[in-house]
Amino acid sequence: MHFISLSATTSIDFMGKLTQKYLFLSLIVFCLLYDSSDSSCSVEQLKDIGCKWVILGHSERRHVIGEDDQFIGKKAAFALNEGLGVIACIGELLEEREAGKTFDVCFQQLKAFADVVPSWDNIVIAYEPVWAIGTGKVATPQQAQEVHVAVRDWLKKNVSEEVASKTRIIYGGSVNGSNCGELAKEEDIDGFLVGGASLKGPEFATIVNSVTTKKVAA
Ligand SMILES: O=C(CO)COP(=O)(O)O
Repeated sequence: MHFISLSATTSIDFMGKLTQKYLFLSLIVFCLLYDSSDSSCSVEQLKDIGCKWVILGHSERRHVIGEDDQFIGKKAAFALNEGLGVIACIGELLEEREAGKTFDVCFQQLKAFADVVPSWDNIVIAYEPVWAIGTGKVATPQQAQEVHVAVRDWLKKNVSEEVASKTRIIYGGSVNGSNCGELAKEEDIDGFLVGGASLKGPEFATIVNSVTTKKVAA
């Protein structure tokens, strides 16, 4: 049985690297809740309700449910082969950051996807430092940008230059209406994966506009 877990998260991302002029904004709202519970449903059920994207490797699946890199990679390959897009989450725990292991952890999680996915066309990478998710403690723009650049560089060296430039890398973890503007200014932050703030209409609109404004200004 293959299960893809759903999240209540909302994702905003856009293409900027490929066509600087063309603005693409997508809003993905997943209908089922209980991200950290074991409520899962099959790919067939997801497609049946019109779902186009799944979030895989979210920290709650990794650290609460106990899914490992290889299992998450297999789910990603399965979802892609079934025609779903994948938001591939990576990110370090606080103790891993403090031990200077942020890049190692992210690259290892990334490799588990890269080893098995048939193509990168329908993958968005979400960098979500675990210590920033739902804590109100957002990564600084510099901290996030540093990891996003490293991820792009990893893709360049280990997958291809084309995939590195085309793949959208979005940031998640306590993004809100006040911090989105500075984060969105960073060159390699292509959008956001938003949890709590997506439930607040006007604030969510501010986050959407922060990415839109960035590219319009560019
Ligand atoms: O987990 C998240 C998105 O998947 C982020 O949640 P918050 O925006 O509430 O920190």
